[in-house]
This record gives sequence, structure tokens and C-alpha cells, in this order.
Amino acid sequence: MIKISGLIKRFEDTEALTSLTMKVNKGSIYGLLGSNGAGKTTLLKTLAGIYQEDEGEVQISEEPVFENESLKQRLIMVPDTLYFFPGFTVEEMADFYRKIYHRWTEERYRQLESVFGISRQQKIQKLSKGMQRQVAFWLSLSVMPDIMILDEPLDGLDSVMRQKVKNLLVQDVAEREMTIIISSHNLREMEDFCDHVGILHQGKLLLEKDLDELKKDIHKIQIAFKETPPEEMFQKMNILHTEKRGSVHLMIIRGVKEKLIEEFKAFQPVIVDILPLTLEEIFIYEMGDHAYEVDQVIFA
Ligand SMILES: Nc1ncnc2c1ncn2[C@@H]1O[C@H](COP(=O)(O)OP(=O)(O)OP(=O)(O)O)[C@@H](O)[C@H]1O
Repeated sequence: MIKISGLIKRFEDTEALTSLTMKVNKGSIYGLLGSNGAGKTTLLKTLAGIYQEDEGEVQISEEPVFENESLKQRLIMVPDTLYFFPGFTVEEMADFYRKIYHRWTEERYRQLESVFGISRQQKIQKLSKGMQRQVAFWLSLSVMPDIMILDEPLDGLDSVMRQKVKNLLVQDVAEREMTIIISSHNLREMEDFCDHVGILHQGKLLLEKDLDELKKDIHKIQIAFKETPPEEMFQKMNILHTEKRGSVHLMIIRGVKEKLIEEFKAFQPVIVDILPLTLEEIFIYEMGDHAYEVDQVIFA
């Protein structure tokens, strides 16, 4: 379990993280979304123990992360800007990882060699940017981490490789209960991958959601009545958004689907359609006052 409470991180006169609190469960894939400068990298680096918090607490398994050598054996960060020693081959870099990380697993390293199809003798800096990213995943997964902290890791990978990497990560989550915290600008990219999403804005979490719960409880309903039901019926429902096109009401409603349909049926509607709702729509309707910021994150 990862627990962050009241985290403040400052850089001279900038407060990059402002009293931030969040929790990530073991075996979860947590997507951290936010526009440029929201504080994603700062949060991830603090979580990885690269930055020290100015105030508040950052704990993994109830231990503070900063300067915690044994905890750092169990976590690995793939940063947005990768670093490899100049002139090193994949094998030489792997040797460095072997010496540092006690949980390095040779079998995994060999198995992933065939997945990525890159030669171990290849000089890393001569590889393309996307291929260097693949090497970063290859080495990081060979460490068998409990926690992977990924800063916009899919940028620069082609769509086939994106899917391949996502599959590898999900496999480790399923088999070993690895926990992933992954930052992105793109909600669409995270939708099918994460089970939790947090939206960071100006150093604060605006919203934190379990995606399954979120999708379960919110519906887009298109409905038309022969006779308009009394206003009180709509008033007692948790309607987030409503529009009327001729005699058709289009509503975004929170609640249990079957119960909502039941309530409407009492008024003999002539049409009742439950339409699929995208995560983008859910976030926008959910956010109310912060819709603008969410809009920026989603469409950035
Ligand atoms: N090393 C630093 N020195 C000074 N200010 C910094 C430093 N790192 C980050 N900041 C500031 O902290 C704030 C958050 O930056 P951060 O890099 O964490 O955002 P981000 O969400 O990762 O952005 P992006 O999506 O553009 O990568 C910004 O205002 C940035 O200017």
C-alpha cells in the first residue's frame, strides 16, 4: 500500500505539490493524469525517493521512502527522460542492474530478450528513441519490482509496442500483484489500462476514482414520454446533466441502472435508451466546477 499525506514539495518559490494526499492499493494500476506543469513528475520522483518531501509523508508498506535502501530494491522508476551510460551495450547496462538490484532475474531478462527482439550487444545510444524505451522496460521488468513508477512511459512507442508493453505490465500485476503508478496526458490511453485514475492540477489531486465503480454508477439515458412526468420525479434523481431535444430528454444520471429504469417505467416512456458513456464524458460531468481543467487534461 502506498500512502501519501499532506505532501508539499517546493522548488525555490514554486510549490509544485500542495498538500497532496493519495492512496494506492497493492496490485493496482493507478493512472496519474494532468496537464503540463501539474506536478506529475515531481510527485513520481518524490514517490521514488529521488526527491525529499518538504512536508507531509510518503510511505510504502508503512515505511518512509526517502533514503530507504531496502525499499528502493523493490521499486523502479522509468523516467520520462531516460539515462543510459554513454557507450554501454544492453548487456553492460544489464550488468549494472545485476549489481545494484538483488532481485534481478536472469530468466526474465532472457525471456524478455525475445519479446523485444533487440540484441544484447547493441549499443543503447545507437538505438532509436522508442527502442531505448523498450530497453528501459526490458531492464526494469528484469528487476522484478513490486512497484513500477512510470513517467509518460508510452510516448515514443508505436501502437504495437504500446500494446505489447501494456500486456507485459498487466501480466506482472496479475501474477505477482505488482503495483503500477503511471503518468499520462491522455485519459483515453489510460482508460483500458488503469483501475484507478487521479487528476492532478496545480499540485493537488482534483479527483481520484475507481474506474469500475465510476462506470457502474453513471449512465447516459435518452428518454421520451407520452406525457411529461412531474418535475418532482426529476428533482429527486441525481441528474448531472440534462438536455431536451424536442420531446426527447438526454440525461446523465448517477444511480443504479435497474432502479432508474424502474422509476421511469412508472411514467410509461415511449423510448428508453441507455447509451454508452465514455470516461471523458464521465469526468467532465463529474467535475462540475473543475470541468475546464479536466477538459484540458483530456484533450491536451
Ligand atoms: N527541478 C525543478 N526546479 C524548479 N522548478 C521545478 C523543478 N521541477 C519542476 N518544477 C516546477 O514544478 C511544477 C511541476 O512540474 P512537473 O515537472 O512536476 O510537472 P508535470 O506535471 O510532470 O509536467 P509535464 O506534463 O509538462 O511533464 C512546474 O511549475 C515546474 O516548473
